[in-house]
Formats: sequence, C-alpha cells, structure tokens
Amino acid sequence: MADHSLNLKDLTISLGDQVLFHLNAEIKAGEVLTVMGPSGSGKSTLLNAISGFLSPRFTCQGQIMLDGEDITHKDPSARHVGLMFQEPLLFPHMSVEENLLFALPRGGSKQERCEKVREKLRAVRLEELGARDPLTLSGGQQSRIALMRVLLSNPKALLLDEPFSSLDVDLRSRVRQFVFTQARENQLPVLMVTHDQADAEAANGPIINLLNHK
Ligand SMILES: Nc1ncnc2c1ncn2[C@@H]1O[C@H](COP(=O)(O)OP(=O)(O)OP(=O)(O)O)[C@@H](O)[C@H]1O
Repeated sequence: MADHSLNLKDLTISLGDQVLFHLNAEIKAGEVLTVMGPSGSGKSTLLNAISGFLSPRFTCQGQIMLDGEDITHKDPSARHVGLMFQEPLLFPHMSVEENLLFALPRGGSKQERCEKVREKLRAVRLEELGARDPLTLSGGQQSRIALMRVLLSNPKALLLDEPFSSLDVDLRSRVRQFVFTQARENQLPVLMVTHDQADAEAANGPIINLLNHK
C-alpha cells in the first residue's frame, strides 16, 4: 500500500486584499493535523481549497502537494481527496451496500464490485450491516459506514470536517479511534477541522490555530 503524504507549501488564501491564512504543513501517512480556529477564521475554506471546491471569490497562492504532485489547480475529481463531514450523508433510498457500491471507482463486474464492498465491511466487522437501510443504523454505525464509503473511493488523503460533532461523548471517542485507526491502516494523511479539544488531543498530532497563521 502506498505511503501517502499531504504538503501545504506557503498556502495563502485571501479574500480581496485580506489574507485569511498563510500555512506551511506536512502531513505524513497515518498522521493527523488538527486545524482549529474561531468561526470565520477559514477552516472550511482550507478544506475547500484542498478538495478543489474553493469559491472563485478567494485567491489561492502557494502549493498543495499530494504524494509529491501539485494538485492546487486540479479538478476536484482528479485530486483523490476523501472528505468526511459532520453528517454521514448516506443516501436513504439505497441499502448500505448500495451506498458503498456507489462510491467505488468504475470497473469490474457487478459481482466483483459487490465482493470488494463486502470484503471492506468484513475487514471492519460490519458485514451484517450491508443489507440494512441507512436510516435504521445507529449514529455510530452511520459514521463508520460513511468512513468506509470514503475509503472505498481510494483517496490519497482524508479531510475531516467536524466529523464527530453529531455523536455523544462516549460514542464520539470510539468512532474517533475507529477513524484514526483506519487512516493509519490505509496509510492516509489526515487533516481534521474541529472545535473540540478532546478530538484534537485524541488525534495525537500537531494542532494549528488558524488565528496564528494570518
Ligand atoms: N463563498 C464565499 N464568498 C465570500 N466570502 C466567503 C465565502 N465563503 C466563506 N466566506 C468568508 O470567508 C471567511 C472564512 O469562512 P469559513 O467558512 O472558511 O470559516 P470557518 O472557520 O469554517 O467558520 P465556521 O467555524 O463558522 O464554520 C468568513 O469571513 C466567511 O464569511
């Protein structure tokens, strides 16, 4: 499995003549960089810049390097960056397995594709959830399936946007460990945006406050 890395080199995002932030960061495979900062400091903007969804109102200078390749100006679909949000965003009219099949890159027979999905679910002992309707899953199960969906798209980096904030404290720490473990096992660099100090501490990596990166 490839050892992925995400590198932000002099990444400067501005709105008009106001610099929102200026960042240098290197995230190695399995590491989690936590990004904090008050409302309006640019956390979502940073995630948009990395995933390719930055509004043209912003200017973006510097480089976003993924596995040594400059992706700063690539189309979102060519970046191979996986995003996980606060809400699991599973399609309610599809089974869990169909949700996961939907995320799998094209290619292979239906049978091969189903087998890939089932193998992924077995690897994390969630195979019994495959036939379920997403709305019948618990919050923690939905979050785990949402992560599996991201991983099945074969990302080279994982971006987490407040991914645990809809979960209660107990569940939150278990799902968090699940996500970090999966990131390590898949050799993915992780950038996590959070307001929660416990999330940041559990990540066990560097913490950036965007307010200090003006
Ligand atoms: N499409 C846009 N057009 C113009 N300004 C925008 C746009 N999106 C965000 N902004 C502005 O850019 C700044 C950073 O916004 P951003 O959403 O990245 O902050 P944030 O740190 O994620 O905030 P929150 O914690 O509230 O989600 C804010 O001043 C916001 O008003």
